[in-house]
Amino acid sequence: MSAASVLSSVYEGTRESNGVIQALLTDLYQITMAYAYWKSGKMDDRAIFDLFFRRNPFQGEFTLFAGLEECVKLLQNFRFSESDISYLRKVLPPHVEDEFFQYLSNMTANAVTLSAVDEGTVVFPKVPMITIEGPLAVVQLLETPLLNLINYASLVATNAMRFRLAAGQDKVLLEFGLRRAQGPDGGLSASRYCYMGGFDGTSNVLAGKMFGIPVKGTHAHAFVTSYRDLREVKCRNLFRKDNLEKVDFIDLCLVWQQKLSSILNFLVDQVSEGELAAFICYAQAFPDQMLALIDTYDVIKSGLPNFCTVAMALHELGYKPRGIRLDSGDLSYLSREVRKVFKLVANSFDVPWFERLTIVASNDINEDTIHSLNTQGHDIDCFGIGTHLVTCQKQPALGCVFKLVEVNDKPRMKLSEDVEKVTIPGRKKAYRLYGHDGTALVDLMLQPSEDPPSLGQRFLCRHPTMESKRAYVVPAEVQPLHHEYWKNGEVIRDLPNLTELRKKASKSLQTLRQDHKRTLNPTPYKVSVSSNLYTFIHDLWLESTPIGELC
Ligand SMILES: Nc1ncnc2c1ncn2[C@@H]1O[C@H](COP(=O)(O)OP(=O)(O)OP(=O)(O)O)[C@@H](O)[C@H]1O
Ligand SMILES: O=P(O)(O)OC[C@H]1O[C@H](OP(=O)(O)OP(=O)(O)O)[C@H](O)[C@@H]1O
Ligand SMILES: O=C(O)c1cccnc1
Ligand SMILES: [Mg+2]
Repeated sequence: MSAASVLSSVYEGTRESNGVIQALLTDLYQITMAYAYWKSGKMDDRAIFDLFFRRNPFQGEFTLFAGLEECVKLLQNFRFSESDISYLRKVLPPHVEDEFFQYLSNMTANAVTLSAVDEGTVVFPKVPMITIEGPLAVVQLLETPLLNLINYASLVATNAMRFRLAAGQDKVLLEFGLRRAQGPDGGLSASRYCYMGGFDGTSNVLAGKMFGIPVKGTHAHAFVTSYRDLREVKCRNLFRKDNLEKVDFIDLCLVWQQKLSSILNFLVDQVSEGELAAFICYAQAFPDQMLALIDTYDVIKSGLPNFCTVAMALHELGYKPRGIRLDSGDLSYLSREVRKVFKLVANSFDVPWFERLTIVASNDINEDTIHSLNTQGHDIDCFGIGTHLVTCQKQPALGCVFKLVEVNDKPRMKLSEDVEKVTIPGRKKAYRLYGHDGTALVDLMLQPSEDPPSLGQRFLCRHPTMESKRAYVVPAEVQPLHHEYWKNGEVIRDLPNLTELRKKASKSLQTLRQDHKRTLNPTPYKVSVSSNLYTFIHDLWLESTPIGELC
């Protein structure tokens, strides 16, 4: 079944950017630091910062890199406007010198170079997703907006990818999260990056318009409960699809209700008349896209019989209904019961397509629910998922950081008691090494002067901090991970559109071994450094660590 079989429309959207993304979307301390850099004459020191995370989210072993296009656009539009400057004059203490505001008002990101992993690539801890080089004060100011743009985008895209892995390729996944998202902007980002992560559509109409995501939907319980009986169906008619003959659709439905009651074994006086009225009105409005929410009163005794009644009446007039949505109860059991009834109708009236009508399920579904439904067995074709997907309830933040690794060609290192938090100093090159079957074996960071591993040759890959952990790798393919996207004030590499990114993400995930992707205790993917880089890190580590004294 295809994504198009749920009520939908597709709009070829433009690639609009988010107006909130601007220079002032930063923490105050970036601006105070910029002033102090400026005062001490350090503002133009050549700095390199790495943006990376330390641990994959959701107890998984992979992360989907998302949000890069917005980062590049931030650099493109990076300016402090006159009104920004007047605001900053009010916020900063009065002694802040006028020339600093002059400096800010002339600031651009034209002297900044941004290199990054391609958006839509699966990435791993410690390997920089983005490396930014440029005047210290400018790059410092970029820390907060860049982290803001990457953290949630990559988190929610990864979450979506995990739902896709759980559901399987043959299910339709719809994002229904706008009402539960973290504000309007969170809702838009969720729709955009869930699509990148493998969802098929969104209920969010503005996201559809802005990003070209297919918009899809069914109807709510309110639509059903708003009708009490058939007298509320103001117009009784529907036109036959082929010859436009006017037919009393209510009468036709009541005929089908009688026919079906003995076959499906339901009592005509037990079904909700209001629900039948609602389905009839929805069918009149969308005769070829009828998808009914059937759990308002009782799925088996009322919702399902009412749906079949209206669906068969539609069929008699030449239309083809779409299916049903379940939004409560045991989704495994109910979906199988619904499918059985669809099969019975299909066989009884020789309408084979009836058996394959779409069953949509929603209601607080999370990744574990889908795994559990898979184990129990179910007949769901499409999952509508909101809260758990967009709020990333299982883990609400990714924890990307932005760390200074070099100033004026001198490496910098942030030490920590926690070995995981020690940064990898200096400019680095990164490669992904692949095996003969196309699976990714290891990510490898090297010093800039080093040659990458040669194809078919053994290369020693070392754990960045643990001495005993190392392995020889013989790569069948060596892929550079970083590319320059922004240099000398220009975008210098193509930014693929959302549909291309979605395909890229799916392909990138396919290069990962199955055991890295499993839900329970996945095998960590190896991230390593060359021997040279290992020695460099550890020498600098020793050099930077004060020697204690015991008295
Ligand atoms: N077969 C199943 N296995 C595991 N989880 C399920 C199964 N069926 C439904 N669920 C999940 O169980 C939870 C049931 O939630 P809840 O008790 O709030 O719903 P409900 O009582 O069915 O619906 P409502 O209160 O809206 O009438 C939901 O999170 C749903 O996704
Ligand atoms: O459950 P989610 O994954 O967030 O998916 C979105 C939910 O939003 C809708 O109803 P809503 O929850 O607003 O009301 P209801 O629970 O009373 O149906 C819909 O029926 C889903 O249940
Ligand atoms: O279209 C739907 O069925 C829908 C949309 C948003 C939230 N819940 C359901
Ligand atoms: Mg709900």
